[in-house]
Amino acid sequence: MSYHNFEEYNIKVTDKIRNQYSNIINEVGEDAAREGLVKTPERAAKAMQFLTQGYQQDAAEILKGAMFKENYSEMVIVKNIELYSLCEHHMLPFFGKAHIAYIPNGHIVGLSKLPRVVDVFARRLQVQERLTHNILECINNTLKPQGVAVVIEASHMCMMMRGVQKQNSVTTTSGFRGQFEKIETRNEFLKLISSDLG
Ligand SMILES: Nc1nc2c(ncn2[C@@H]2O[C@H](COP(=O)(O)OP(=O)(O)OP(=O)(O)O)[C@@H](O)[C@H]2O)c(=O)[nH]1
Ligand SMILES: [Zn+2]
Repeated sequence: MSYHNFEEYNIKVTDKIRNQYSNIINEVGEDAAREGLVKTPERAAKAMQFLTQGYQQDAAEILKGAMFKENYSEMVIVKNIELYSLCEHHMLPFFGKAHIAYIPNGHIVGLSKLPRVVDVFARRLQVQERLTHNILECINNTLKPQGVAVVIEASHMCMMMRGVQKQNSVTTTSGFRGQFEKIETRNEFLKLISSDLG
């Protein structure tokens, strides 16, 4: 299931979350009944369901849906995949880019499925480290490639808007399996994702 428009939202769940948002709005000193805010709890309820829809989705099934037999065994890289997630500590966004590479082992995967896998795991309450591993393990266990690599670079709103209030820090996480555990292969990947031609 994925949410494309508001009609697809579960009415019971939306109602429950809407009531909670109404309470939050009143508790922070606003008036949830004032004109500009009347529809806000419902919008926020739907936005929250959109941002956490990954719990209803199966990333392995998405990959399995587009695996093709092919003897190509060079590195395949999809880089600069934009991602938006919610940190599980503050439920504030963290956002940035994912870079994914794999070396096929008899099967290639439809390219669009890699960003789809990123979205399935990003649309949950996450820490950047687990998000990185979720993507890595899903590709490794489903596609069973000769190797897989995932790098995520992200900025965390909980470190920008509040707390330590650092606007320019970027957190990088990475994971490597199979051939990418070898330093030359890993370095080739890291070089390609940092070049404009990669
Ligand atoms: N490792 C990791 N930490 C994260 C991530 N997102 C947020 N955090 C951190 O989670 C930590 C929670 O620490 P706490 O001390 O319990 O929370 P806090 O008092 O709000 O901390 P401050 O953010 O330092 O004000 C903070 O250091 C956040 O920066 C993430 O994806 N990975
Ligand atoms: Zn946070």
